[in-house]
Amino acid sequence: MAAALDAGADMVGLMFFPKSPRHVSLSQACRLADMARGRAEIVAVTVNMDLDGLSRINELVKPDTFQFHGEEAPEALAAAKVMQGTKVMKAISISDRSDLEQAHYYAVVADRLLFDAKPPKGSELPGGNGVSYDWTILKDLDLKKPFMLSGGLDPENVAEAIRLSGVSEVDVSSGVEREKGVKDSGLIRAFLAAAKGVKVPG
Ligand SMILES: O=C(O)c1ccccc1NCC(=O)[C@H](O)[C@H](O)COP(=O)(O)O
Repeated sequence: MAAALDAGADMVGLMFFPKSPRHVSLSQACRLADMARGRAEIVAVTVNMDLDGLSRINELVKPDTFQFHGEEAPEALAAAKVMQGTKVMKAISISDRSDLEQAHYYAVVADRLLFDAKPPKGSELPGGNGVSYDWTILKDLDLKKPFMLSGGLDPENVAEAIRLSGVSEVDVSSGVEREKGVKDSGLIRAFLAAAKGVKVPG
């Protein structure tokens, strides 16, 4: 967290999915959120979580945004937005251009979308798998809402991903880890330097 904040991350994510190697307890999340508050947008990442679970995170951790990384319907995002009073972001799994169609439904209610790579067959994780897709399919996408690119990004390829997709926001997890679930400060700094160094066309 300190490395991400010091290197100028605009958003930081806290993982609330027990099967993930990045899962944090509520007390760890509170401590990390307190470090980030006022310096970066705090994003609570959830997967098909019920309203009670969201409320508990909201009361204790006070995230700015909930990221929905499961099969949540647009109506579930709308309910969370009203009941929690936070921003909502929907992750959409992408393997090819046809997967972009659902984005238009979510864009009505979501404050932001995240186009993440579809997980490999058999993966227990809907995100954080370090796999990517054809970044060029995001070029010229017009949603009237901000959107981010993720999936298999790292300090070496992020500049190319930004150039090819034309996006101005990116998200990373395993590409800044020295081993699964263990973040590396040097890789975080390198990623942010590479991402922030690119001039986005248009
Ligand atoms: O990272 C996880 O373990 C995870 C588990 C369950 C749902 C979402 C998860 N990650 C969410 C993210 O937004 C990741 O940053 C995104 O999938 C990119 O991951 P990576 O390809 O490893 O950079």
